Amino acid sequence: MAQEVKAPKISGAPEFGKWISPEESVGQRLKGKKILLTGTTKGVGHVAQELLCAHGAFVCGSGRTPGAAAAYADELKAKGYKAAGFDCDLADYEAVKKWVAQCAELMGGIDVVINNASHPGMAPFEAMDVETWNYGIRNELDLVYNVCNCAWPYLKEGNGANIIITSSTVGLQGSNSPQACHAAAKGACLALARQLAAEGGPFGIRCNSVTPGLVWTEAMANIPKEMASGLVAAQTTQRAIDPIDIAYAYLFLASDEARQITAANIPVDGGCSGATTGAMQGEIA
Ligand SMILES: NC(=O)C1=CN([C@@H]2O[C@H](COP(=O)(O)OP(=O)(O)OC[C@H]3O[C@@H](n4cnc5c(N)ncnc54)[C@H](O)[C@@H]3O)[C@@H](O)[C@H]2O)C=CC1
Ligand SMILES: C[C@H](CCC(=O)O)[C@H]1CC[C@H]2[C@@H]3[C@H](O)C[C@@H]4CC(=O)CC[C@]4(C)[C@H]3C[C@H](O)[C@]12C
Repeated sequence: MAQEVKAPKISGAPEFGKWISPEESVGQRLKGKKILLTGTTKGVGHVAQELLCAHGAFVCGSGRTPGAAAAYADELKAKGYKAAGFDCDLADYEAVKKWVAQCAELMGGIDVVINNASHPGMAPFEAMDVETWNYGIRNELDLVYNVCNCAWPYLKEGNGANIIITSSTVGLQGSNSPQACHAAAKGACLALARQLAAEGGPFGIRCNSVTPGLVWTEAMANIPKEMASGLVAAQTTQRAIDPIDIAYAYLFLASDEARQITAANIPVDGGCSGATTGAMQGEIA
């Protein structure tokens, strides 16, 4: 429950309102929040749905594998959480419109939208055909537009409304592995997040992005072992990133704790986009 501000009153300062005491916030950081979370059938979205539910939110998920998102939501409901899951191809605007309306009706509105789902079109640039390019843009960028655009009218009515868009370190900097379409789509996601923050401000809608580095999900099976160990070595933390590490960033940004954070990006990449390791490590004599 919200309590009065305990900080000393500064003469002339505005009324800052309520805060939640640390004791009361345990397991309740998203109490009463109605959240749309895309891509809950595996990877980051899977663990994120449980984490957000455990902190008091009602979380509606989605997936492409028939029945998978609903089956997982049933597991969460059996634990006493408020959850639902639906099949929806997020690259299809009309399908998204129905999914968003269905979730809004079930939850009684939408406060938070977390764009987690995506699937890249990968090829070296020289071999990048139009089909692969279009697939990547549809499933990494268009789906974010679809979900945000359909949810916008509900967010305008939301409580502490905000959007999170999942990008990637490759949206910030070029990579020596071939992924031009993935980079272009994830870079556009960052620009879109800042723009939605600007346009959403007057309606009380925040928007932020998250840039994960290499996260230990099933996608790992698609990259060579040496590349994976090289990427971990490039992190100042020198430790593999767990899907829950990305989910914790979603938890914070979605909560009212982040109420003054908008148009921001949180890298969850073990430091690889901000600091140099590898050959630069060691002491200067
Ligand atoms: N795994 C990694 O190393 C990294 C992941 N990311 C980003 O983090 C987010 C989560 O990644 P992962 O958990 O690894 O992904 P994942 O591949 O394990 O899971 C993706 C989820 O998105 C859903 N999905 C994809 N396209 C869809 C569509 N058109 N319609 C409906 N659902 C669709 C899938 O069904 C699945 O539930 C993604 O945005 C990804 O680009 C960013 C950097 C690194
Ligand atoms: C290989 C994965 C795609 C699997 C699939 O086609 O189903 C990639 C999905 C996410 C990629 C990683 C992410 O974008 C962050 C880094 C960006 C880079 O600069 C290169 C390394 C990444 C860890 C990148 C590696 C792979 O391309 C993915 C795991």
